[in-house]
Amino acid sequence: MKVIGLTGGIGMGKSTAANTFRRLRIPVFDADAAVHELQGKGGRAVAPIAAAFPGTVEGGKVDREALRRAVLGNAAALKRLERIVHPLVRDAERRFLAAARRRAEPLVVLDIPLLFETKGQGRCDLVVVVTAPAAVQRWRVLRRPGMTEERLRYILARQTPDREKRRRADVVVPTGLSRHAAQRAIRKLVRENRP
Ligand SMILES: CC(C)(COP(=O)(O)OP(=O)(O)OC[C@H]1O[C@@H](n2cnc3c(N)ncnc32)[C@H](O)[C@@H]1O)[C@@H](O)C(=O)NCCC(=O)NCCS
Ligand SMILES: Nc1ncnc2c1ncn2[C@@H]1O[C@H](COP(=O)(O)OP(=O)(O)OP(=O)(O)O)[C@@H](O)[C@H]1O
Repeated sequence: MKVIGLTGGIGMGKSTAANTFRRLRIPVFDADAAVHELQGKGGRAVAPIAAAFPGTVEGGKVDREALRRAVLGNAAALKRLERIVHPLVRDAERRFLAAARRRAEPLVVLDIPLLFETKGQGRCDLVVVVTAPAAVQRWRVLRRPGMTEERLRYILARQTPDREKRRRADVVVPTGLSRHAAQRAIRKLVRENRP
């Protein structure tokens, strides 16, 4: 089974690329969705987060807005949160890979925003980085409700820079040109890697 790692900075087009893979019937592990599940009702991260960040759990699930406020601008707090969440995401990823192997899937995708930051590239046979010019990225992200210049700056400062990601990629998929160009690049990739 071949494992493709899919990553890219905020707003670069990971989710859109992941959907293109899904349409080609490639199973995709979505690390962000895993975090949401872990922090949702009955999720395994709820109790440890309640203990580490008092006041951020409400009605049995994490209030992400409150948690964001608790870690925003506080590097030590963010580290503490990552030490709770990342091992649990890793666990969910392992289960996803095991299930895919049992089904004898030839190709799977791990959609992980922090792939390089968490040294996940070693678990992938091929790393795909989605990218767009910085101005396009800014425009896409600042359109989102609740996003501010300050939040964006803070997030970007915590992510491996785009040019470094591109340098470390096996395949770079540009998403700033057109949807069609990005989809074509992904279809080609699947053709070349699915037996
Ligand atoms: C801090 C939290 C509660 C904020 O939630 P919120 O819904 O407001 O934002 P969201 O998760 O959509 O993140 C917004 C952007 O910040 C980026 N981001 C989130 N966490 C991190 C991080 N630890 N380091 C760098 N960038 C991050 C995301 O990739 C995304 O582009 C949430 O991001 C969280 O629980 N983060 C810790 C877990 C983590 O590392 N997640 C990253 C993906 S595995
Ligand atoms: N190839 C493309 N061509 C044009 N627009 C695109 C393309 N890919 C993504 N977009 C647009 O860019 C925006 C961000 O895309 P997407 O949500 O896929 O990014 P993301 O990397 O998953 O973001 P985040 O890091 O915040 O989770 C969306 O509005 C999407 O419609």
